[in-house]
Amino acid sequence: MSFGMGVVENMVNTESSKVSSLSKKPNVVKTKERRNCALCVAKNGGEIPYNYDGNIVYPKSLIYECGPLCKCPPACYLRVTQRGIRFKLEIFKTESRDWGVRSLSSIPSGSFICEYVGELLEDKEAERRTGNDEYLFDIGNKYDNTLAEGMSKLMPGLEKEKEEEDGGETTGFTVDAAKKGNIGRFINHSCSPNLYAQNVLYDHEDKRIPHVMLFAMDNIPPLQELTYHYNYMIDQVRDVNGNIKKKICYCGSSECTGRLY
Ligand SMILES: C[S@@+](CC[C@H](N)C(=O)[O-])C[C@H]1O[C@@H](n2cnc3c(N)ncnc32)[C@H](O)[C@@H]1O
Repeated sequence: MSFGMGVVENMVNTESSKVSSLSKKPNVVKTKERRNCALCVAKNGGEIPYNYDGNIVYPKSLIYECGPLCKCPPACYLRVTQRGIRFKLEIFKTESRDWGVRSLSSIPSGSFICEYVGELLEDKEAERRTGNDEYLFDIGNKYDNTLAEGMSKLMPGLEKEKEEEDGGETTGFTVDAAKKGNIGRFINHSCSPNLYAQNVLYDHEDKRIPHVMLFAMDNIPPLQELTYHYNYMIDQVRDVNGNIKKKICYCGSSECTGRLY
């Protein structure tokens, strides 16, 4: 399903015309509303990446949602992840991976699950936390390539987007959920995951520090563990002494590669 510019115009117009027919006077702000939403749609390549149920239909390297400067209502189709968690999620004890997360109800494919929340660190600081790296999530530009490649593997048919030049920008960022976080910190890795991580911007414009939003990539039945692919590179994770660290993967998938890193 495709959403063009016209759909957004209609969507905002529908809201505006209701108000307009009640107030019976021109509304300058409404024109601005339309323009703002159209700008947000343009930033997404002219499409709304979500359907009317708020499920993602166009995974992208980066999704722009409407933000605080847009005058559209909270129900705008370009405000999904910022509305927060919709499903009743449960933290449960797994057999071999300590705590994990599952949903009490079924989840339709493309649904937003939760954000990976934590302390925002520059990579240099994250590297200093080498001995305590269980909850680190590498984000931003450096992550985009891996994300896009991962998504195209997981979602055949997804067009790889043209990467934007970032003018040699090298600062990378990491989210550390070790001390501060939400339920996202308990979601385990699987080699056959049912979630994937999507970069989203809505409350600022800095592409180096997008929100990391987890979405369902399948219809997920109730009580099935929620997992995403951590995308570690094998033999690239090192301890404080520079030695290669190895961690066995216990995801239990028939496609398991045997190691997390
Ligand atoms: C972000 S935490 C996930 C939640 C964690 N299970 C807990 O109880 O807090 C990541 C850590 O969970 C464990 N883990 C996650 N997925 C795993 C897997 N497939 N196999 C083995 N350990 C896993 C590893 O220790 C990993 O460093």
